[in-house]
Amino acid sequence: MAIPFAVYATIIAIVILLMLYVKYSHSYWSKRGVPYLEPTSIFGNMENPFNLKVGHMFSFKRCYEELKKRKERFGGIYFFTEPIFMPIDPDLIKSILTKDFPHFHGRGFVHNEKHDPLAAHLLNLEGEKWKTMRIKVTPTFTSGKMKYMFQTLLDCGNPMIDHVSHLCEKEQNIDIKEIVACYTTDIIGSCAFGLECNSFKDPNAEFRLYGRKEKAKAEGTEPLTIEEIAAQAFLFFVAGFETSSTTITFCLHELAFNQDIQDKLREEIREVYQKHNGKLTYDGIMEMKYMDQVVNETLRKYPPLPILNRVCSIDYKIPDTNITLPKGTKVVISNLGIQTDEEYYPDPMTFSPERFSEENKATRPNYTFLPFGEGPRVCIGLRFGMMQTKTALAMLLNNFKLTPGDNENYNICFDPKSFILQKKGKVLLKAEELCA
Ligand code: HEM
Repeated sequence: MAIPFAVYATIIAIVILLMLYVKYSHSYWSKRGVPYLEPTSIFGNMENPFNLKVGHMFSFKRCYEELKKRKERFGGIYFFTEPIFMPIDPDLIKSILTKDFPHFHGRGFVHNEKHDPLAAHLLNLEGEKWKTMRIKVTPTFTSGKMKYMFQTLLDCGNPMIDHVSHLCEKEQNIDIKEIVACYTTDIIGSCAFGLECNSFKDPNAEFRLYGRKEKAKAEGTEPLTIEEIAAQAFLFFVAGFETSSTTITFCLHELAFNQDIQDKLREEIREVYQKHNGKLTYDGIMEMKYMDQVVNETLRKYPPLPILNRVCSIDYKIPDTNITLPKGTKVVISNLGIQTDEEYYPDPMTFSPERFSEENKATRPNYTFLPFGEGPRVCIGLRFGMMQTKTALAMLLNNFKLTPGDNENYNICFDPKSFILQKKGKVLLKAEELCA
């Protein structure tokens, strides 16, 4: 049967309207006199979402590099048809994240509290609601509470050591990514939900299965309601589990390929164990200076959240310009771009913890190391994330020498679909048990 002319005409009209809409949307920055990157397709400056090769996080990094090459302080880009403002200059980044925070207190993540009460968590909330919740949740992460939770970290670390020890006997490649995910799942389960999850004894434990499923999708004194508690605990599970587990995994990957750094770190760990009567303590972890450098270098090269998001909530005049960003403008800061910028980190793909010695840190401008964000919305779990990462590394390296697994490549192929930076597939290492 012949297709009527009217159907053809409608299809052609829709395509033309769509093209006009894209063209109109992509003229946003030029109309405002903002330096911008020419969109390369209907997907703006992003990759074709139906054929992702490196992922959007690397598209943002590329935009950062392009604007930097042009010596711009900032620039406009397009996420599909949506205009995005990208600051490049660290002073402007500081203004957005900290100095002029009242203009940028939200992230612009759309959520519907009524239909999805679990979405009413810190990451999504804005304005007064966010401020109130932040004040209520902050006391969870004091150093006193941190010390109290430290025993849980050890309790969850011991089954991990037993498990790796068992695999060592069989001399097989071990999937460190899965092992570390079990460790962080058990910690979040214990600390946020008061549950003993047993991911090592039972790899199909409900909590671990839930973690895998998550991965697949991607007023002051008033007490918290049960819905609010549930939403924050849910966020801690999502934000705290994947970010820390990916950090530990990348760090072990680098240490397996950099035996000199691994040995130096083990030496420090063992000295501190000895000083504290052969035990791993909270104070001992805090004393490990080289450990701090190694973890920071990991977070530099592999920031688990490779971009920071903000939305402009009050019109904002960009300092030292006549340009005003209207309310509603989305802002993306590419911390992956900044942290691999040659100007701040020469030879950026080399893993070198020396970059984080006190002397070297002092040579860099502020706001060029942002793995936890900055300003009033900085990661609330920063200390907890660092603590669980360092505890796992200290326990593993005190007991095992780690080397790359069979056919494991140094250069990592990242999962292009994940908004958290992580390796596609397994991370295989070999472990050899060491004498105490
Ligand atoms: C290595 C581990 C971690 C990394 C790299 C990390 C990174 C980040 C980053 C980049 C942000 C956004 C900051 C910004 O927009 O300026 C953030 C926010 C947040 N993180 Fe983390 N995070 C880690 C661990 C954790 C843990 C363990 C928890 C909780 C148990 C946690 C809870 C949160 C929460 C609640 C927010 C939202 C804060 C707010 O909007 O007020 N994070 N994190």
